[in-house]
Amino acid sequence: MTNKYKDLVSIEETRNLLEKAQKAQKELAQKSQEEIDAIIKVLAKAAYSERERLARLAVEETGFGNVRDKLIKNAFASKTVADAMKEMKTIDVIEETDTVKTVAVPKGVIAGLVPSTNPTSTVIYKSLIAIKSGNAIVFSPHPSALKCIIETAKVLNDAGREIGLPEGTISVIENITMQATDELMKNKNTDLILATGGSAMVKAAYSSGTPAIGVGPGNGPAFIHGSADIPTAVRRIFESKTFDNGTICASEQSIIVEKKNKQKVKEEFEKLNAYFLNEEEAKQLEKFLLRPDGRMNAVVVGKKATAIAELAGIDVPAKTNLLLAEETRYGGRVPYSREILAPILGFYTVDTWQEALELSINILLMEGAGHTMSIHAEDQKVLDEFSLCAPVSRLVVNSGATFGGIGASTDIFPALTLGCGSIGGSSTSDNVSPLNLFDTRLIAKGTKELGDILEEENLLNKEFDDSINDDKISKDQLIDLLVEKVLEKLQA
Ligand SMILES: CC(=O)SCCNC(=O)CCNC(=O)[C@H](O)C(C)(C)COP(=O)(O)OP(=O)(O)OC[C@H]1O[C@@H](n2cnc3c(N)ncnc32)[C@H](O)[C@@H]1OP(=O)(O)O
Repeated sequence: MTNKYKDLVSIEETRNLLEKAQKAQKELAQKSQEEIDAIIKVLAKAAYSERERLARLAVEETGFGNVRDKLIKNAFASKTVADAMKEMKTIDVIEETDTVKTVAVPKGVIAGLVPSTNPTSTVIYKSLIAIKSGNAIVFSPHPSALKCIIETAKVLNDAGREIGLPEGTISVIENITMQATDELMKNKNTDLILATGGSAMVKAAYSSGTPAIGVGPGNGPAFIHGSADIPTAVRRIFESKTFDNGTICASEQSIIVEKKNKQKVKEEFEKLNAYFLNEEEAKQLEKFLLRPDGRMNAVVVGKKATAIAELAGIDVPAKTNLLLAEETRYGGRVPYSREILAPILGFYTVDTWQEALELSINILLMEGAGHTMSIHAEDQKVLDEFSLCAPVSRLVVNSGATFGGIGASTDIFPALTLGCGSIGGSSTSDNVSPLNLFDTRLIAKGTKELGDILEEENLLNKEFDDSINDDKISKDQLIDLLVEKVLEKLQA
């Protein structure tokens, strides 16, 4: 098929799927909360029972991660997500007081962009949260995970058919091209884009003119403070960073330790078969981490540590399962400070925890702002300072960032799409849940006449006006303040 013809076919397919999805959504919107919940239960059960087969397909097709952990991700995306949504009210009237009734209004048709790193689990998770709020979803699959994504949607659709899920509620663009994804994002039948993937894709989603929830790059730092139980902290980071060979974007990319604890931390990592690269080896590996255009390199993503070492021509013991490189710098051209999604960690040493905080902020502002970082500490003052200053939407405390960020080891919503807030270029900082996938219609009864409002609220009261004026700062003060802010920005 010529490229041009392929593009046309894929655009046509996308338009058809969107039309079907729109019809299906209208039918779905007629269902009650009980009926929707029954559908979710059946879909989650079907995906859960196929968790291993789907995990195998994903690993075989993408070459990323490993079957055991992809199986766990599928179980998490089905069972854990369904359990967490069980009590959520998402259909029709979801709240009611004497004067205000809140009605949930589904977004409609959602465009789901799926990354190659978590393909099957993302399809399960996005389908469940979309349907829980009465939406249909059309998936744009990453081309290198096409088959396993189609198969996951088939498992869900086969199960859904048995319980009255309207045909077309879940679909996948099978002839995927960039033009099809573009069409999906811009088509008038798409009501919301749920974009998980690379920053270019997320940017394209936000520029499409359709409302979007996008997730930018992650892989933040982990700080181990002296007040932490160091062996436990190291074990947690190790388990988190090696899970599915590092493919979860909430996982750590660097560790920061104080000089006085460095030796102890290194020893604990070595006990777990982590390998510290020497300077020469670190430089050798560095060449494989980023592509010439500065994006992360798929050749190392989700691979085993030994395979990565072999690729870079580095001799490591056969049982090695994590590679660490000492680093002092950070920046776009410093691979160990960048998002890599592999069992590789940068290792930074600082003198004080205040320096660790400053370094964490700098790394995150360079890449990963608004995503996730972790801290291992018992000292409340240190925890408080990080809570107030770290530019992240999730600060995971005394837990691996992977499991903490996605809500597996913490009490936040279990999600595989993690909002990064304004600082990360996202429209939400939430762990995306069904609550992000409906609008609300407020049915509000009038309770006051204009006369009552003026009287009760004192809106014409002179004294009140004066008090506002008192608070005002002068024009000169305002200019001084602005100049100060601009200078601060320029110095930074
Ligand atoms: C909670 C979480 O853990 S979510 C984690 C999500 N994060 C990520 O996926 C990180 C960002 N991803 C990436 O950087 C890359 O996808 C990698 C490194 C993982 C894999 O890289 P690669 O396999 O080389 O694939 P890459 O993403 O570059 O895409 C390959 C091609 O498919 C295209 N493509 C990707 N997604 C789509 C899509 N949805 N529709 C159509 N085309 C697509 C790309 O445009 C690219 O085309 P090109 O070769 O013409 O430029």
